Amino acid sequence: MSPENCCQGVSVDFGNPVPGHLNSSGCRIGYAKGKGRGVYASRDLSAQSVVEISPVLLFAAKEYEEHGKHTVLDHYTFKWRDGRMALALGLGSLFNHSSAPNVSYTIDPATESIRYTTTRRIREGEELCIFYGHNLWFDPMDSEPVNATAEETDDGWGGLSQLDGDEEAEVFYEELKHLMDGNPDDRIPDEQLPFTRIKLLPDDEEEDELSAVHTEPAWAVDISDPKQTTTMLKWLKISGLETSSMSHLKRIRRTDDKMSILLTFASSSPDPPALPEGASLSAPYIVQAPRSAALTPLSLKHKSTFWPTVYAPRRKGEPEVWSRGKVKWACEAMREAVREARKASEEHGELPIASYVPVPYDAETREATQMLASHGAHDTRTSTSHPLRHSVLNVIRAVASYRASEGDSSAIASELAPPTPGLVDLDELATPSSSPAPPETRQNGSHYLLTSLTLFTTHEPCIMCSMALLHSRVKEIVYLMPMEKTGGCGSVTCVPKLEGVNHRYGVGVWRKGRRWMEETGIEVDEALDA
Ligand SMILES: C[S@@+](CC[C@H](N)C(=O)[O-])C[C@H]1O[C@@H](n2cnc3c(N)ncnc32)[C@H](O)[C@@H]1O
Repeated sequence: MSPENCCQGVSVDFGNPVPGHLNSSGCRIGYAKGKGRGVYASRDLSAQSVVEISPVLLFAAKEYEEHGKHTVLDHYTFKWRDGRMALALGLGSLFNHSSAPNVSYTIDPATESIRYTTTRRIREGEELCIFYGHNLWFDPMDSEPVNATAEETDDGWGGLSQLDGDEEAEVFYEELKHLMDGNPDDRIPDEQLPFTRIKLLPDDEEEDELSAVHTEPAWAVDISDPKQTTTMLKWLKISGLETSSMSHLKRIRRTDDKMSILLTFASSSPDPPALPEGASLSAPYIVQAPRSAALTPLSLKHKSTFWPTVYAPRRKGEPEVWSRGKVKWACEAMREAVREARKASEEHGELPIASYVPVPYDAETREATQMLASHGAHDTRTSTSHPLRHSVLNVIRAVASYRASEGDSSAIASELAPPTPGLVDLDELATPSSSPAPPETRQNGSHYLLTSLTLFTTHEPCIMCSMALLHSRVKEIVYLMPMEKTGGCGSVTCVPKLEGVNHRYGVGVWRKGRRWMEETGIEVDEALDA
């Protein structure tokens, strides 16, 4: 009898009776050959579906040691966080083990329960398995593949709906072929790029508004004797008051009746700065100084009414022109990120989120960065039980280690090692996709940042990762899927656009990202921090 045969009260598989189950989230109990009972999908389930919340029964460690351990319970119990032993009620105890699980679980001590969530799309009839760990007390058997039914083989769509995720990813890649085929030096207009760019700086018109001038308090001092100006400027250079954040401001302000010198921003020196001994100067006072250079002549006029400002007509962050060759490079990099995300979920039971930093497209950047190997990393929160192992942080760490190392691959591996040995496969955490460069071409420890590099990622980074990207000094990122409830690069907020940040990185959003994501089965719960 096939596993599909299931009546209302009792289902019978391979001759063994198993109880029916009223679980409305798409699970049924079935008989898993060689494993006893197991949990099966009673319909197609999408990735990130919560399929079961099981309350647990807790046993004191002593009680378990003396009694439970010597009974059949020993096949079902596991260690709770506080040292007690737990038995999952409901379906929880019936999930069998797989080394490539399709369900992950989280323990909720507050409600003494366990929540089971699918890590990828699951077809009707497929067994739902969790990962028990590396020390098994039985000889594990792998899940049997789901057989295609007659209807599945002819879907009326030329088989398109039956493509597995890899093939579907290829279909989307193929759709981009028209952009990639041709002279690699052709210039591709912005509106034809496979992604749209988020505007980080205000429009020229906005910049021209007086009300758009952002200022912050700064210390200034009046100079009564113009002869003191040169001495004061020399002193300022060695005083430690000058910072790079003042580079868009002139030091001296001349008005009809006096001359003043800008000392420093009040954020760097909350108290009035000490002045050189013997100088006959008045006490420092606060002025409002513009936060950025003037981009237009009108804005120069507005900003200079506060404090003389530098005119920088070439807009910082002005989008660069992309060639056809570079577009192909981006499509390939995004395809790698998608592949890594699918691998994460299908082979490792992790969330299907991944990031990829390719070798730079142009020769000058490759030369300058000595970044000669691409790096990919997926989310490893599940296997490490570590809340910060997001794919973006993992890949930043991988690239930083690569660039900081002196060609010693073991240094990279040890930097990436999780706190508890054995929890993460290092090869999976960060996989250089091309063979390591010879030692003489590897970086020398000074370039551990992601300066000048582009990072491709499947999901919009959360606010924490968006901030980490800022610290990493990455040049730009491109993501497939906006995360409307959690994203820090355009959805909830846009970290590189915030006032006062000391680095801005470009942000691109893939035009057909959502479709690509859904078809390849790497969508995640919209409330998740990616
Ligand atoms: C928590 S129970 C799972 C439900 C169990 N199959 C049942 O019928 O009650 C754990 C037991 O299931 C069996 N089991 C789980 N995963 C297995 C696998 N991959 N291969 C073989 N046996 C498995 C082992 O006997 C193990 O002790």
